[in-house]
Amino acid sequence: MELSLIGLQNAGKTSLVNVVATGGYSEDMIPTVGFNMRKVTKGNVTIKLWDLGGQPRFRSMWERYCRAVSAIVYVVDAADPDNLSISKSELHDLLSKPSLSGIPLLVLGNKIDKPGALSKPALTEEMGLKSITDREVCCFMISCKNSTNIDQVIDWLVKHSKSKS
Ligand SMILES: Nc1nc2c(ncn2[C@@H]2O[C@H](COP(=O)(O)OP(=O)(O)OP(=O)(O)O)[C@@H](O)[C@H]2O)c(=O)[nH]1
Ligand SMILES: [Mg+2]
Repeated sequence: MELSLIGLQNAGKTSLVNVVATGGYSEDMIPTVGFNMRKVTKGNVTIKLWDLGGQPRFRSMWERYCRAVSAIVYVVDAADPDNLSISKSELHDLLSKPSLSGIPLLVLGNKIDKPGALSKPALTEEMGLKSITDREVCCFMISCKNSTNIDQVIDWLVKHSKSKS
């Protein structure tokens, strides 16, 4: 199966790939330029992950990398209130593309180890997730730093790869 990881710069997409693939975490990350592809094997499932750059200049290519995927994973920095409204509008913009209709969405509120991180109901509200009714939507609150709820993420990914193939 193929998955795309989307979200604003600094949300923690590359950190998530690392933690899912190897369990490793680093404070010292280089912003993703363009995209990276990583294959991760969990049990008997191999997942091809497209890890996209989140800076404004890379956002126009998000759609292209989401067209063929089994699910879209959208990562949000839950401890960065200043960027939530941009994150919300970028998400809703992406989902409005006809080419992506019906593709399941997993929204991850990351960095819950930080003080002041939003709760799941608050993030659901701020991101307008209840208004998305044309596809399956799921939301987990995670910390790549502390590996919180990463096993739930992996379970979701594996489940969605099985239902597709
Ligand atoms: N406290 C905390 N920091 C995190 C967590 N996850 C990622 N970070 C930090 O957030 C910063 C950005 O992480 P990246 O994984 O590079 O973010 P990205 O979404 O890939 O960014 P782009 O590639 O520019 O789109 C790094 O300094 C990470 O160490 C987390 O769960 N908790
Ligand atoms: Mg990155």
